Amino acid sequence: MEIQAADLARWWHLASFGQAVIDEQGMILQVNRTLGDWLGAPMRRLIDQPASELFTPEARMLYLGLLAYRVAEHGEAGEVHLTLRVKEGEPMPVLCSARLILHRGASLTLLSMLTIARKDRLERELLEARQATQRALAEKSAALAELESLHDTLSAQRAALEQTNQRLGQEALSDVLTGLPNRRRFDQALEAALAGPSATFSVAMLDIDHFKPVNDHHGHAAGDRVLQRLGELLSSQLRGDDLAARIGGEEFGLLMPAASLEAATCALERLRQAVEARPLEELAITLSIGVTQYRAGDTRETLMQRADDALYAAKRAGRNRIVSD
Ligand SMILES: Nc1nc2c(ncn2[C@@H]2O[C@H](COP(=O)(O)OP(=O)(O)OP(=O)(O)O)[C@@H](O)[C@H]2O)c(=O)[nH]1
Repeated sequence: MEIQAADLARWWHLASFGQAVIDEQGMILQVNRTLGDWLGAPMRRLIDQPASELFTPEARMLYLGLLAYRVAEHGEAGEVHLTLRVKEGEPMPVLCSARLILHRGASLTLLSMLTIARKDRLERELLEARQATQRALAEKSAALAELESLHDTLSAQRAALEQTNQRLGQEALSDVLTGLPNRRRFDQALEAALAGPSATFSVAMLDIDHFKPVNDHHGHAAGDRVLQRLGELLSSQLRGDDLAARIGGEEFGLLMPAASLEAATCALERLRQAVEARPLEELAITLSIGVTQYRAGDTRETLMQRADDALYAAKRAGRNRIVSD
């Protein structure tokens, strides 16, 4: 098949490239229809216009500074990303190549443009996706930081709560005035001793003699201080595993693990003598003490009852003494 020059001239307009021929002054000599269609302008309106006017102001700099410059220097330039100005439409991104053509003594430039709207859109979408990912990552780390700070606050609150619980627990088992274990703690310790493996332990009840006159003559506050001093004395005089508790009023209970009745009586006698020998708050104080040892079948009640009975026997017998049962 023979192809005529006229055919080629027609096909120049049908090319999927936008094409323009530019003279040495940078003015458009000819454009193909494809380019005219893209720009929404009749071909004749484009002719004799500066080629740089085809592009958006930003792309114009690139066209003149890079593409036109390279063509002038090297005779050709390839794949420069430019943007066409479209009449009443969105600017159109194109990939532009150009080459110098010598024509009848003149140096013309053949400009070919390939639309890259799809590539451009994909790149924009990719950029947007990347920015969205970065935003999501930033939000995630902010959320994580917030979570960590919440976790810290929660841990601190939990620790404070545990401390409060511990304090409350201790307070619930302590006597406020003397700081000694209270009746409830004493009962718990007694139950534990009864449930424990050792069949040898002793329990004592201890009461200040004639305490009422102390209060009556020296005041309730002085009475309180005597109780506090006695509490300190009990703590310092007794063995490490002995438990001294304030049972109520001026009455104290002692649990002496692993102590036979004889050993317990001996220790209590030393305590009685120590109290008798050392005035508390400059007041001479004596103690009456009832002591008993665990017997098979004992319960907390039977043990306490025997110790109590022994205490009252000591009172009846003239006070300032120990009665053992
Ligand atoms: N200051 C003070 N006094 C208390 C406290 N608890 C009880 N008492 C006092 O202890 C005294 C106990 O008196 P009584 O039960 O008559 O016994 P007592 O005077 O010690 O006489 P005997 O026990 O028979 O030797 C009362 O005056 C109570 O008010 C307290 O926490 N502080």
